[in-house]
Amino acid sequence: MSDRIPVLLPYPFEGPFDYAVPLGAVAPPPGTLVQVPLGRREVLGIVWSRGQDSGPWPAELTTAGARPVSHNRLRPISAVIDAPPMPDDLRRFVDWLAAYTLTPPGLVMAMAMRTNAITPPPPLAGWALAEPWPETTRLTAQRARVREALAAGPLTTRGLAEAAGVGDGVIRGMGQAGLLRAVDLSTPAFTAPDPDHPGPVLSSEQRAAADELRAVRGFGVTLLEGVTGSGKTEVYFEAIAEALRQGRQALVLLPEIALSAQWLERFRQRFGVAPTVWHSDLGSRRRRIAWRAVADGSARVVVGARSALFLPFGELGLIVVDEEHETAFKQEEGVTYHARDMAVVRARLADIPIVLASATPSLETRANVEAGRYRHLRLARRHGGATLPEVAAIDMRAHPPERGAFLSPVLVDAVREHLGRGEQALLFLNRRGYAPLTLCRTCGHRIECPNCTAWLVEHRARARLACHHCGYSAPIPELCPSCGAAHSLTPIGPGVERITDEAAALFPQARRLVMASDTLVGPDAAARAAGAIAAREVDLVIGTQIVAKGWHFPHLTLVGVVDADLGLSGGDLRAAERTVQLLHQVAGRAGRAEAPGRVLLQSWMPEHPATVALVAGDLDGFMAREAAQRRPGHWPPYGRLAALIVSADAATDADAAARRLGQTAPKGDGIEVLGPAPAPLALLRGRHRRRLLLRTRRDIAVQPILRAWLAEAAIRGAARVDIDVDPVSFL
Ligand SMILES: Nc1ncnc2c1ncn2[C@@H]1O[C@H](COP(=O)(O)OP(=O)(O)OP(=O)(O)O)[C@@H](O)[C@H]1O
Ligand SMILES: [Zn+2]
Repeated sequence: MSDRIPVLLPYPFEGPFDYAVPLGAVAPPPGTLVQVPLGRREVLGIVWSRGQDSGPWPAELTTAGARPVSHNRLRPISAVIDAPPMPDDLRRFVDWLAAYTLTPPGLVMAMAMRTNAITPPPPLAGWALAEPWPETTRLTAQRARVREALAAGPLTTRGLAEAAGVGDGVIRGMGQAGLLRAVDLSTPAFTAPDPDHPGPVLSSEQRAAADELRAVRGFGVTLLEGVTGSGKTEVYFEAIAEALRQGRQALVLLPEIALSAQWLERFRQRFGVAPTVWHSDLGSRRRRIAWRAVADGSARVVVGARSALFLPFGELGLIVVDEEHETAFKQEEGVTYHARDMAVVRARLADIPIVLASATPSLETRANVEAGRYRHLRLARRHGGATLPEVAAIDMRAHPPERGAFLSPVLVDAVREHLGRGEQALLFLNRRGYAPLTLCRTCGHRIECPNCTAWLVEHRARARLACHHCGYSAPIPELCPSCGAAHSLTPIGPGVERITDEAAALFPQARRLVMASDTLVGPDAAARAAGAIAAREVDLVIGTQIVAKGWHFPHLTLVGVVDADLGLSGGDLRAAERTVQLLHQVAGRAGRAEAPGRVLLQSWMPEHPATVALVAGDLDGFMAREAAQRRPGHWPPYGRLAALIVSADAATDADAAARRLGQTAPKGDGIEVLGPAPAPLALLRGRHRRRLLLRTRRDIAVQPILRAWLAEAAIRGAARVDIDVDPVSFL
């Protein structure tokens, strides 16, 4: 009967459930939000469809549906909800992602449904920047902060006062001066970005790349590779402008939206208004407004974190993934998916172009270029005649730091020299806190997390030891917890906090700023820090990986990498690749304007190929060697990989389940199972973890194999198996 319709519910069922259309009613079309009975409850769901295009994947991977229910037991749909329907290509994307990641489709759909967006928000008074913004106006520091705070979109008076750190009077004053306009925040106040707003004039190299990007019609992936500071953003802005002229929407994915203040400002300069921002920390009101504006088409350009992939675009015409190599695009919790890869899928399902931008493209993307699947555009020069920084290694064996210190005299001299010239310097160490390990000098005890296989990290400013995996923290003990010795606990190794102390002693005159995710909490703090550096209110920046993120600081000329070896060891497949990418990105912060930049890498093993490649600026050569290492063993991207993480409260349960998976492991030509073995984090948040890896040849899909395997192993009870297709982290 045709009035039996599938409804997908936001729960971990295998597929949609069937419901009946009430007598005399018209069957709601696929995508409609409906309310249906489930057991004794009423729940919301979305009318789904069956037998959809499964892309290159076997049909059994699609959500074929739940067990059939005989027609006389079908329960009717309770109500049709008046809300924007879920577009067809988004529903197909949900199915595709669910099948690829082996996730129940309802859980993927839940990310797209956003039930909190269903009812329109009540009216609310707020402020937005005047448009057009009078560029000539000179602002007081307070007013400048207000402007910055509004760069991402309108705020209430209270929200604005908090974000900018000003009193209400400053805001009212700006309103009276015509710098701010009053808006109703309950209705989407999105002004369409103007593709023909006068933006920067592109160089001929940039222009050529932009022209090629603009010419792409229909599905097509382009890698936009450009050296750091080459103006990749300005180039893909032209592709966005083209999409806008075609009457389409555009989506830009950034790895960390909280660190994108400069990006937002540049968007505003190019298009005259701010884009619509989307990320998981948006307040519920902003989230609701943004979601509805995307659905009704008033939001034309969305910039967001990976979850923006699930927004209900009706007219999506372009996707850009900036810093495509970033591992932050991989969601590790809940539904595990790689937003870059899934963005390509979404673009294919919508038949639109997608741009992947990076100065350090991933091996995955490079392999796709080589295989002819992706186009490749290159920007070889920095914008405005700036040159690439000169990179050198400091051999720490020859130039060791003083006892108890971590900065080599060579680096110290360089910092002094650059600061002396009135330029800025950056000390980079990708480690938060004061010291990564606390050791007892009497008994050798190392203080570990009670819940994880990990050392506790000392955070001296907070006087605590903390676990960076589970969040456990405790005061720094007076006595060794193992032998009871007093004055025996010693911090081993540096974190940024310790480097900051060392720098304070060495360069007491320098105005210092620490940039780490736990010292700069939230987008406003990061934006203020970036503003302070750009305004030369800071001489020396000490930071973790957040300083590597696309910042443009024209007066920064020296980058000192405190530990270039960090990250190179360890069994991770991509350890070397990731380290080279990160350090190259950090190095790329130096010398982006007139004054030339210099990068010094402190290393105890400067002969390591990663360090050699960084010094030589030979990323291509390094990646070619990585490729040569991975190809023979069918490691990604030359083969497929899935991780199975078995976890249980009791080690014996985890072992039993892991053994069972080992016994039932699939066999066959081009199929290999590694493990079971204890996961590197054998204990995480109190759960014992074991790991197996399934590796197949590239032409063999892992999903059907995994399904059959899990069905046969039938792990139940105390142990849980989490599947991670295309794992990025090997912890
Ligand atoms: N044609 C142009 N006219 C004016 N300014 C430009 C132009 N192209 C680039 N810029 C400026 O140069 C700086 C570097 O550009 P951008 O940040 O896009 O480089 P990038 O390639 O993304 O670098 P990275 O990979 O290091 O993030 C920015 O401040 C940008 O506004
Ligand atoms: Zn822990």
